[in-house]
Amino acid sequence: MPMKSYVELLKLRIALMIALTAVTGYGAVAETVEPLHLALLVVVMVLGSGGSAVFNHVFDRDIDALMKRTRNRPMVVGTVAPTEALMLAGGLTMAGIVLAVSALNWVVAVHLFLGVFVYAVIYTVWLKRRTWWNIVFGGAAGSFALLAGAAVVQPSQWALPALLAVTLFLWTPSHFWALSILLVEDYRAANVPMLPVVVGVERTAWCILGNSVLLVGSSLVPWAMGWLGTPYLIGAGLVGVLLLGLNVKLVLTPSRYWAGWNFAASMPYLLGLFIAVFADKHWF
Ligand code: HEM
Ligand SMILES: CC(C)=CCC/C(C)=C/CC/C(C)=C/COP(=O)(O)OP(=O)(O)O
Repeated sequence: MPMKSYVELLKLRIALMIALTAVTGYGAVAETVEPLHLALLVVVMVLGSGGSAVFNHVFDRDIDALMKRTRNRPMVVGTVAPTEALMLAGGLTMAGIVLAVSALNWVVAVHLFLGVFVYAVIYTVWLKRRTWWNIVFGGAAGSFALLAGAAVVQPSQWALPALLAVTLFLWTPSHFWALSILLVEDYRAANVPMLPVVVGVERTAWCILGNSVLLVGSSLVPWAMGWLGTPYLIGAGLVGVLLLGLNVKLVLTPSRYWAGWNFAASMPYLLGLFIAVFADKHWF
């Protein structure tokens, strides 16, 4: 299989963001940073995320063939045989879980497995083709990535990671619904009930804004609880205002242009939040 196909099948850019999410969970509870633990955590998360992404490619190859964005993917064009891809998915996932248990701890392995299960089974197999709630619950996969990172340090220290996991859960709809506006015709053609296919673009824009109000509100709870300080409040508040501002623009002008900006901004928002956590815990 060509290397390009591996990168595409593993959705490596997303896997690296998932790993960064786990690193943030680690940074939220670690008093001192252990580079070896961080390296192992990144490897474990890329293996698990990649394994679930490969499974997603195999399972979704029928609908991917119907969408412009995905119809040239390896599983659609036949670069890779489904059995070969499924073996890769299983091998990557098992490698991630075994490494997590042997080099880190079993709680990390459980969160990794749950993240893989939520994405590959709950989202991909069960919800994605059935309901617009698909990505609301599918987003829990990313929350488990953050909890896995925190568990590397101290599995019993779960309060702050749990709050941040809720924020990540609330981040996913704002992240993906903006993209789904751009891709609404693709999803309509593939008969995938993403929110804008079901309720239209304007109502989706309002849903993004409403969800982002909850998202930004939840991001401020760690400060309100006194578990993170002013540096975090400033960072989370700043990226929150920027995201909400873009959400309002999308409500006022529900266009592909503003949907694109909202989707593009969802990653820097999350990155900004992660930096605010690290800055508060380790740099001030
Ligand atoms: C089930 C929940 C999620 C859904 C349905 C979703 C959906 C998507 C889709 C369809 C794309 C475009 C992929 C492409 O065409 O390349 C995307 C891109 C992206 N997603 Fe999400 N996402 C979800 C959760 C997450 C999470 C939890 C993270 C990280 C914490 C994340 C990070 C990213 C990144 C970094 C990109 C851009 C990568 C690229 O351009 O290939 N996503 N997302
Ligand atoms: C702890 C752990 C390993 C968690 C895994 C988290 C994970 C891999 C989340 C992936 C989210 C994502 C990009 C979904 C898109 O699927 P899609 O089928 O809607 O996207 P597509 O149409 O581009 O294939």
